[in-house]
This record gives sequence, structure tokens and C-alpha cells, in this order.
Amino acid sequence: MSKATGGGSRAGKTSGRGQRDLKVRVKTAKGRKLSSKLWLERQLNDPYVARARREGYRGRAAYKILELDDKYRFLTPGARVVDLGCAPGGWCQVAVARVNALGETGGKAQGRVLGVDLQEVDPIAGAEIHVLDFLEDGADDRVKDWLGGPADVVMSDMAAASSGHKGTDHLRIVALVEAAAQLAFDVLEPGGTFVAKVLAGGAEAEMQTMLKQNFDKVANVKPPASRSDSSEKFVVATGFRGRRSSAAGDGQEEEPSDESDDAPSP
Ligand SMILES: C[S@@+](CC[C@H](N)C(=O)[O-])C[C@H]1O[C@@H](n2cnc3c(N)ncnc32)[C@H](O)[C@@H]1O
Repeated sequence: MSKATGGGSRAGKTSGRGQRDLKVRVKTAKGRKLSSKLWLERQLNDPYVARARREGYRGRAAYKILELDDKYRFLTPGARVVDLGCAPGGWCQVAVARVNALGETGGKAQGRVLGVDLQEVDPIAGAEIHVLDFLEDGADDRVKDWLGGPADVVMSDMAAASSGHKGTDHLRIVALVEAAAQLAFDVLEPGGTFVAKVLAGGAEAEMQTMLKQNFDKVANVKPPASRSDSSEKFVVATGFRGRRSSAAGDGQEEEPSDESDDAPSP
């Protein structure tokens, strides 16, 4: 398998769709559930899965962050990145390649990638990875300690295992996004970027309002690599306005600011 080097370059933006024409069908073997058969069939026929294997990424999720970054350009050389829910490591691989790529002056930049996940992750050169339940008490303080300073990007692909109930799954992912956003408000440098996976549904409205109060732009995007039959999408909030309004929306604004009129009313 070749090494994942494509992340350092912003060239080659083909979605990969249509690269395989022959559909592989999986027989229902004894003991294999229909859901496993369908999952296997989907994996075998997914051009992104094949491409990830070819290009040395740990999973097809790598293409989601590649596509988002190709559009919004937040994984810049030298950037300090926090990757929440990083297992098995595709986003980290992309981040390491891009934040350590050649800078505009031609010099090699020294970025930083800190990943956390509930699960163990095989080491990735250039990334610091910790096992952590980000919803447990004090988790954000532990991340801040590991980080030891501000970050330029906080990204979250965290997703709880599916409960089979759409509403429950949605609420769980909103809780994960809110926790990730709180960390972003605490550690991002002004101008920083927050990227998070969300599921389409009603309960996210409050979170979107909170993001709009704290970032110059908030976009909701479904990158081509995100499966069309999945309700996942990504929120990309750019231009963090700084900590002054980080608690806006919960009635505990930290300090008054002349610019607070810019924020939309809750
Ligand atoms: C879709 S996967 C992430 C894929 C990853 N971005 C990549 O490119 O390899 C979602 C991850 O979120 C993690 N996760 C879910 N809840 C979490 C939590 N409370 N704390 C930390 N990680 C969590 C899961 O363990 C899982 O590995």
C-alpha cells in the first residue's frame, strides 16, 4: 500500500465516483446477517473505500476533510489542529500532511495535530493521539493541558454508535458537537476554524445560532465523499471572533464588546 501523501497537495480533487463500474455482490453466507451483507457490499462497491486503500488512508472519511479543506482552506501550513473522534486516523493523516506542507515562502512549516478518541489509534507520525471520552467530566481540560496553548482549528468527526433510533442519534451527535464547540470557544485563536459533523434535524438550531454569534461565517456542507443516503453534514465555522462572546447565548457573556452588535440576536 502506498503512503498517504495526497493530503499535502490540493491537486487531484476528483470525487472518485464512477471509478468502478462492476458491482460486487456478496452472498448471504450462513451466520452472516443481512445488515452485514449489505454493509460489506457497500464497502466493496464504494470508490472512496478503494481509493483510500490505494492512497494509504485509514478510511474513506479522509476524503471528507480533504474536500472540506480544499473548499475552506483551514489546514494551512503551521496550523495547530485538534481532531476530536479521530479513530482510525484518516483526518489526522490529512491534517499532518497539510499543516506540515511547504509554506508560501517555500519553507517547511511545523504544524501540530492533536487527536483524541474513545478508541486506541495506531500511531500516526506527526500526530499526538490520546484515548479519551470527550464527554466525560474534565475532558476539555485534559485536551487543553495536552495542547498547552491555543489552536487554529478544532475539528470533530465524533459520532456515537448508532442506536437505531434517528431522534436519539441526532440528540447524541448534537451533544458531541456542543462539547466540541465549547472547546473551540476556549482554545481557538481569533480567526480560527471549527469543523464538526452534524446530522440533519431540528435540535441543532440553537447550536447554529451560537456558532453564528462567535464566527464570521457558518456554512453547512455535504462534501461529495459523504454518502448521499446518510443524513450527516458538516458545519464549517470560519473567522472565530475571539473569546469575548464565547458564552453568548447562555446569558453569561464574558465581557461587553463594542462589536457585539454584529452578532445576530439569539
Ligand atoms: C466516524 S469516526 C471518525 C473517523 C475519523 N475522522 C477518521 O478520519 O478516521 C467517529 C469516531 O468518533 C469517536 N467518538 C464517539 N464518541 C466519542 C467520545 N465521546 N469521545 C471521543 N471520541 C468519540 C468514535 O470512537 C469514532 O472513532
